[in-house]
Parts: sequence; structure tokens; C-alpha cells
Amino acid sequence: MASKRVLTFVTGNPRKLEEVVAILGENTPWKLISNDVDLPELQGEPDDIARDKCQMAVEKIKSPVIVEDTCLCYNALKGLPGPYIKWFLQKLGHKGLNQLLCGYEDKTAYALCTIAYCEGPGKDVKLFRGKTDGTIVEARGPHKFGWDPIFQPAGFSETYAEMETSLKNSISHRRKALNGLKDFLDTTTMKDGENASNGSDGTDLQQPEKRPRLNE
Ligand SMILES: O=c1nc[nH]c2c1ncn2[C@H]1C[C@H](O)[C@@H](COP(=O)(O)OP(=O)(O)OP(=O)(O)O)O1
Ligand SMILES: [Mg+2]
Repeated sequence: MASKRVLTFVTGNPRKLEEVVAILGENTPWKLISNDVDLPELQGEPDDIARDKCQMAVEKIKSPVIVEDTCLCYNALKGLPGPYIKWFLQKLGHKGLNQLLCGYEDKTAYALCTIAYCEGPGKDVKLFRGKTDGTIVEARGPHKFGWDPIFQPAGFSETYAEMETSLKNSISHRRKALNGLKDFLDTTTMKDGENASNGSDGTDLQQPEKRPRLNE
């Protein structure tokens, strides 16, 4: 089999990394490596945030990269906290994230993942989006990853946190966005065999347990 092409996932979040590795599985023609270079994030719409972050990432890495931006959007709040969920979660916790909806009947929300891919400096950025609808509930399940305990996907009685990882990974916002990326990469890899893996200097994504664990 031809050597794998290197794709760098620029993220500071080891949980995201674990999920991306698990979802992509072994049968990808890409060798994923991670780089946790901390990039500033634009304020604004998810597409613009992901595109801008990807452009900064590719200027640093100078080879194919992906970045990923995750939003938690409350329908009653017209999509907020959206891309600001990280800071809302940090300041308010799960309880506060529930209390934000106190005055509203509508507790529905959606998780949105936007993956941005760029092949190299100066190249176009491609976006892949995945959305999973659900409801904001009082925290249930282990507090391992961000807002997982307060998000109950539509059609399920468990929160993301209560689910087996494999179930979350089969229905998640991240899975849906990665499906789009996978389809795209499968086609480009078939067209183009350059940039084969040469044992890069990044962290191998196959070993995320070596990375620090963050409870976010
Ligand atoms: O599936 C998820 N289930 C629960 N929580 C999640 C999930 N995915 C991201 N999250 C959290 C992490 C962060 O608090 C916020 C997104 O912010 P976001 O900027 O995309 O992530 P980040 O700054 O942690 O990592 P990165 O370096 O890739 O930007 O929602
Ligand atoms: Mg971030």
C-alpha cells in the first residue's frame, strides 16, 4: 500500500483529538499528527472562525492541516452561546448553562462542528459542517468532556456523557463533519499521491493518552 499522507490537526483539546482519531479509524489513507499550537480565535460566525483559524494554522505548519471549531447553540437564544460556549462553560459551569434558559420554554439546542481543511499556504480553505440536535438538561453522566453532561441528543434518553463513546461518535456533530472531510480526502488522495508521510516531528495522534488530560 502507498505511504500515508500527513494531515496535521491543530488543536489544544486532547478530547477532540481522541474523538477524531476514533472516528477516522485505521482505514484512512492519511496519517494524522497533532499540533497544539495555540492560535487566537476570531469573534463572529462559526464559518469565519474556522476559516481564519485554518489560515493561521497552515501558515505555521506549511502542509495540509485541519482545525475544528465546536459551538453549542441554544435555539431560544438565537444560536448563542455558539462559538463562545468555551468561555460560558468556564465561567458558568453546567448549572449556569442550564440557568441561562430559565426564562424560556424552549430548551432545545444544537451542537455544531465546523472542520476547516487547507492543503498548504495560499490554498483555498474547505469547510465541513456537522450538526446534532438535542436538548439542554441538568448534568447527567461523567464530567469528562466539556458540556457533554448537559446535552441530550434528540431521539435518545441519555446525554452525550452517559453514552458509550462509540455511540456518541456514531451520531455526534463531530462525526457528521468528519464524514464530509473523509469523503473529500478520499477523492483528493486518489488524485494525488505526493506529500507522503516521512515520520513527521508532530505528536502522533494514535497516542493521545500521552497528552495532558484537560477536563473540558
Ligand atoms: O463534543 C463535545 N462535547 C462536549 N464539549 C465539547 C465538545 N467539543 C468541544 N467541546 C467544548 C470544548 C470547548 O470548551 C468548547 C469548544 O471550543 P473550541 O474553541 O472549539 O475548542 P477548544 O478551544 O477546546 O479546542 P481548539 O484548540 O481545537 O480550539 O466546547
Ligand atoms: Mg478553541
